[in-house]
Parts: sequence; structure tokens; C-alpha cells
Amino acid sequence: MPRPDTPLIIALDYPDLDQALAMADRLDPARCRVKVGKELFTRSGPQILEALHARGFEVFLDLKFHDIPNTVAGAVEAAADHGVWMVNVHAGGGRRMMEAARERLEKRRLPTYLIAVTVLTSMGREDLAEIGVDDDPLSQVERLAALSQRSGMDGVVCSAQEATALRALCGDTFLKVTPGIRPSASQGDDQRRTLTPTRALAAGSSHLVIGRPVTQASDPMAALADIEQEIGR
Ligand SMILES: O=C(O)c1cc(=O)[nH]c(=O)n1[C@@H]1O[C@H](COP(=O)(O)O)[C@@H](O)[C@H]1O
Repeated sequence: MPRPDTPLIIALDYPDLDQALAMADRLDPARCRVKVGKELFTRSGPQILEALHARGFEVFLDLKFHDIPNTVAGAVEAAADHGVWMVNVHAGGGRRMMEAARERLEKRRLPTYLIAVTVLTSMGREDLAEIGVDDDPLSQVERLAALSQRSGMDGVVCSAQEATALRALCGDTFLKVTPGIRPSASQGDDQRRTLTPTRALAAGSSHLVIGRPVTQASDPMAALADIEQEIGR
């Protein structure tokens, strides 16, 4: 099946397999990718990946691994063995952790994209101060993105607010996967650093991760169609 030519990744943030697949069955694998996160994977296990692959979806397994290098390398290898399109780690785990993960994929020639989370989009300057980072989110994102690139990552997770700066710092081909996408009319929820789909793409996001604005909409398909129309797809 050809790779979908779309920046959209729909976050299947549901508490069980049935609800996640009910949503997936309404989506078109030619028009979006899907993301499986911590809640769904912890409840359903790898069978959700098999079910989504059987439906033709490319899957971003978002488990944000953050542990010692050997443990993360093994976890990333396990994810890649499930055939996922993309997997992520926390850049805060450091260079040796990211390099170990990259080396493990290289050794097995596994094609899964490996990206690193910089600063969660739910965090603002005050949240960073509380964990001892006395800096603005942009500076910390730039620092961690540069480290991620040096450590062999294919890209980062960041907010779209930082995408333009990262394009200048890390180049066009370095992936900028951006959650915190909020169509103008909808709410921010627990997100702090948000942008609309159109502005996110204009800023240089390579992929838009969208959850609640679609999954919690009264008519999810209409919400998705609005977003596709907004970004000209
Ligand atoms: O790695 C992620 O996907 C991620 C990183 C981040 O910094 N912020 C963030 O929101 N996410 C994920 O992106 C999705 C955003 O969902 P909504 O806020 O509902 O659109 C959730 O599944 C989050 O777990």
C-alpha cells in the first residue's frame, strides 16, 4: 500500500480496543496515520497494532520511552519488530540513550522512524521552572532538538510554535511532529503551547498530531473534514 501523502496523525486516545477500532474504521488509511498512546497500549497490548496494520494504517507508537540506554534500545527494537511506522523516546533521557536506540535499529536494519520528545506541549515556562529549567520553552526545545539530531534521531516532537525555529536550526528534512493542534474554535484542554492546523503547517510542522478536536467532537468525521479542508487536503 502506498504511504499516505498527508501530515495528519489522529491520536486514538481511547480506553479500549473496541472504541479505538470503531474510530479507526471510520478513518481512511490513505488520508491519515494513527497514533497509539500509553492508555490504549497499556489496556490492549500489541493486538491493537496488529488490528490497525491489518486495516492498512501506518502507526505511530507513542510510548515516550525514557530509561537507561540498554532498556530503551530494547523497547525501541520491540516496537520496530511490531512493524510500527514511528516510535518515540524522551530527549531528556540524554545522548547515550538516544544513540543506543538508534544503533539498535541500525543493527537490525529496521526502518521505523525514531523521534524524540523535547518539551511536552502541555508545559509552559512555569512548569519548566518547577523541574529546574529556568528558561523559556523555545530555548529548551532548541537545546533538546539539537541534541536529538546529533544523537541520530529522525526528528522531534515539539509544539508547532517552535517549528520555524527548528527548521532554521535542524533543517527541513528533520521531522517536526507537532501535537497541541487546536482548530481556532476548539479549546486548549490541558495543552499550553498550541497552534491551528494551517498555522502549524505554515510554521514548518511536518506532521500534525490531533486527538480530542476530532475524537471528542460531536461529529468526528465532520471535524476531520473541516481540518482537511482548512489545510487544503
Ligand atoms: O508524543 C506525543 O504524541 C505528544 C507529545 C507532546 O508533547 N504533547 C502531546 O500532546 N502528545 C500527544 O499528542 C496527543 C494530543 O492529543 P490532543 O491534545 O487531544 O489533540 C496526545 O495523545 C498526547 O499524548
